[in-house]
Amino acid sequence: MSKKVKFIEQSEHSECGITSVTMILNYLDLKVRLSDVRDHYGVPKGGNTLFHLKSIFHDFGVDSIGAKIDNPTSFFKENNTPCVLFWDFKHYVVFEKFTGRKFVVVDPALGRKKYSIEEFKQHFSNFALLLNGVDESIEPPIQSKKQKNILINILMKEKHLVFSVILLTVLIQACGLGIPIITQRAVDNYLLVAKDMTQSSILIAVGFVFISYYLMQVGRNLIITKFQIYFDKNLMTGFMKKIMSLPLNFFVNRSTGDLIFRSNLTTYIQQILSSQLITTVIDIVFALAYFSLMLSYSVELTMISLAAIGVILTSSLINSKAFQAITDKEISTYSRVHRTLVELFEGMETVKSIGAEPQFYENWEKDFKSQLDIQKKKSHITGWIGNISVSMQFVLPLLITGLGLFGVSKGTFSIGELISFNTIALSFVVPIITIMNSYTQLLVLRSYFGKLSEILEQKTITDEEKAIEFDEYESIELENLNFRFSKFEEPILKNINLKIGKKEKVAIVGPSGSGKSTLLKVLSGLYLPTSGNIYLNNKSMNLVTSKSVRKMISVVNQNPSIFNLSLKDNILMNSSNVSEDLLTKAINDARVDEITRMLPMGNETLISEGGMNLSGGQMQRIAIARALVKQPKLMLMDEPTSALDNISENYIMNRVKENDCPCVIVSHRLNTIQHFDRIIVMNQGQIVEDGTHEELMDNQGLYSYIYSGNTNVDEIVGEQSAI
Ligand SMILES: Nc1ncnc2c1ncn2[C@@H]1O[C@H](COP(=O)(O)OP(=O)(O)OP(=O)(O)O)[C@@H](O)[C@H]1O
Repeated sequence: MSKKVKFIEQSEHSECGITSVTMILNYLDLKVRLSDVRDHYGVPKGGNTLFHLKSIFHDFGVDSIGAKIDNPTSFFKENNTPCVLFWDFKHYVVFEKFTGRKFVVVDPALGRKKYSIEEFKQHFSNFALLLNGVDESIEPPIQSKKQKNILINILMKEKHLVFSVILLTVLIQACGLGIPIITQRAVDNYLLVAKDMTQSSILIAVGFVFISYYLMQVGRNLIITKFQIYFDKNLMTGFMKKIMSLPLNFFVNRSTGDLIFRSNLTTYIQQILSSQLITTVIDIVFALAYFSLMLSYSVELTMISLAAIGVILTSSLINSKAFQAITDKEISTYSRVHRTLVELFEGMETVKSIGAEPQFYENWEKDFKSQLDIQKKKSHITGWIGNISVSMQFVLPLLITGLGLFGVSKGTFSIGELISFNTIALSFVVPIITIMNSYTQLLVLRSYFGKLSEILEQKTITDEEKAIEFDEYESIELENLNFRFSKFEEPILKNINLKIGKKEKVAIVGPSGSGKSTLLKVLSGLYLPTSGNIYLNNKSMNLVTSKSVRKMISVVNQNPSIFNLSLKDNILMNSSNVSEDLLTKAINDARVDEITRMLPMGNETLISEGGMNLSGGQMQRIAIARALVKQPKLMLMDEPTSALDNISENYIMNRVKENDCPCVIVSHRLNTIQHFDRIIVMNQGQIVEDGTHEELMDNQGLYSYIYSGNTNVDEIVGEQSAI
């Protein structure tokens, strides 16, 4: 059987290229994880070109060549080995093989798919990246560490729970083992039983067995529930802690739907684990015990039973494999449906205003249909394959009794032994089926866990690894700083050198897309620089605890989020011990008092989720009040007043200017920042001017050009280089 390309699902919209490359690298036994490739190379906003993919291959010592293929049928007949294909003029997939009638393609978005020659030709965009060979002497740029077994870690922390479940299950199973033996003894010695025991003593004995068995089952269920809650808490809290400690870079290109979907997987994992995994271990032991017992009764009948069990095993194995393949597909479709829904709900206003409902409906319907198809396929698999074992189990007693009667007539064994053998054989089948089911579930678990551990294993730097805390602000400095999202893209910030001292009021201006917001995010520590240094009070920012950074720096984002809390709580977020006077001052300085007066319950009024019951300008004012109330040592504001009227804007900006706190404001409204101590002009990721309004006007550079109302920035860009 030829080696298969293992499917890896892309997590972000534009990473089909690096996902395809990762699949091929793993196929070539250059084991590497997608998350590591993403961290190393980044994902450019428009995705990767074939040239990018070729250079990743090159780094790993894989020689590849781009080729135009006009006749795929004859080409792939000759070159039937995996390669990367350009697909639908916008996507990358992995070609696995050509069977002569079908093309097998592993699509990072959809999984393994077979296409007829016609279908393949419709999708294939005639360009491919073919592999020429691997130079094994080249050291791979990334060494993916072996996945830590997070599951085992969690299980080991609560050993006694796991042990109790195992013990009780063993006892319960032992009862199951004892009953057939007692039955056999009773049937074969029924005359003695009738003589020695009364009916009421039998009833008492049975009652005793009933109560013990019942209590053990209840105990086991209670412990399993405790274990489930413990496990869920551990996995989920681990997940949430990780999410909270991840840098902003992690979230920028990820879909909310996908993240929500992944967080929900913890529940499925917990269910599978607690219901299946522990009992599987015990089932294996008991299957062996039952098997030896069967052999001790009759080798012949055991062999007959084994033939039947062989059928059950084979069908279960096929069932498991088919199930796992379908589960991988199911996960990716569920996550896509989720993504579409979250995008729709989050962007409902835009969707409605541009009338994009049909497009969203169509996307949702497409994914939903494939979700239904998968469910249908799943029940077909269970129906056709899964029921073989059920039916075999059904006829097994008939088979054993029918053939066993010959043994009884020959005197090889007694009726009691036959009855007892029947019970044991049936008991033997139960753990065998559970083991097979668990195997299916474990394969599913692997798929689920893969999705989750991608997040759980992200590298984060916690405050424990940092030592410095500051109470006062001296300066913040960027030194030779570069920032980019992907190795294949031009840096978004290029060689930035900037120092902002005490009490300085600095404005950042420049054309759209010049990197102003990114610069602010780097200054605030939200984005980690690709290279270069950031110093806070002359100490590397890497050494300052994030708690201290957040306490010292207040940030007002371009699109601030308002949460489903009261107006007051929205302002006080993460600020403790705020006096009423301070709160009132922040509310007045940011002109939130005007909003308060309009609300039925004033500051205590509950704001709807996402600030739906507020205007854009009102949300900005709340965000400014939120920043002011913290009494920061440095304020970073990204177009904080873009949605405000001129009167409110002037009022708020004057309050900010009067405030002793140094601040950096990104603004497009040049008239409001004229009186700032410094104006920094950015263009194409570089600082091109730095000075006061008057100096910059005299300079006759980009600032004076924009200030004078010119719109064609390109005219002046060529003439001005970075400072
Ligand atoms: N998540 C991202 N992935 C890749 N590129 C990005 C991402 N976010 C922003 N960029 C790119 O970074 C560049 C700088 O963006 P930034 O938001 O910093 O510009 P800006 O000067 O603040 O623009 P504006 O004035 O329009 O707000 C832009 O070219 C933008 O396309």
